[in-house]
Amino acid sequence: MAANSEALKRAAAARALEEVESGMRLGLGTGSTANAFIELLGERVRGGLDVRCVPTSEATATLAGQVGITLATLDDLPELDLTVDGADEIGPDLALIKGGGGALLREKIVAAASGAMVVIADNAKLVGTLGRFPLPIEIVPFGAEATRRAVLRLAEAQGLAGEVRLRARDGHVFVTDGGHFILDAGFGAIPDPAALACGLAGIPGVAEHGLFIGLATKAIVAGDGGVQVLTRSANTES
Ligand SMILES: O=C(CO)[C@H](O)[C@H](O)COP(=O)(O)O
Repeated sequence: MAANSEALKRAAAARALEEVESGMRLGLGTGSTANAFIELLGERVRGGLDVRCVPTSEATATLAGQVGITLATLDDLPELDLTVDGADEIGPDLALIKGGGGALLREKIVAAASGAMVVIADNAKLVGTLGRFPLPIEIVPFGAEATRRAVLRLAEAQGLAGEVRLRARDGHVFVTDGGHFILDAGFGAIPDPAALACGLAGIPGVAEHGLFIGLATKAIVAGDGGVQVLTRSANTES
């Protein structure tokens, strides 16, 4: 099963490589599926493909450097042609939940600076309604508990319920590359992601949330039956 999942991630990553042209400025996502893309891209770069890439995390920067990809900062390249990234869930109209790997803030900044965002995933990530995966919310450490309670109040006001937990790893609070904490909000089904996104954006202390709405332009999803390419309907605002 796990081996199959790896093969599916690689199949989606390989199809995404077809979107890349020489001379492009690329955003590189974070996570195991993005890593599959980075490794394949590295092979092409070593073969002569000319791209300049902005990583969305320190982990991605390390891997990209190891496979020979030329890196730049978003300040060097403030406008990108294409970002390729994974997701934790892909819902209707390519609304996403991201941040399982804790890189959502940089991922969203990079995606928003890109002309296109291609999401790559295996088909286990496709959902009819977002929310099975706990929603990551990146928060400023100062006043973390007050921010957590504000998130709970917002959820209640929107008819959502569930635990909102401070993410920990190995007995320590998880700290993002930007020095923030992550709340994982297990609300279950999120019927109105746009309303929740809007509410979260209004809470002081929330640095960013993992709802990516109107950012992904295409999803490349691999399943046992092959690779499907989904595009966002034209009426979804970016
Ligand atoms: O949002 C992310 C990191 O912040 C990842 O894209 C997401 O967690 C998917 O990871 P994976 O490809 O390992 O399943």
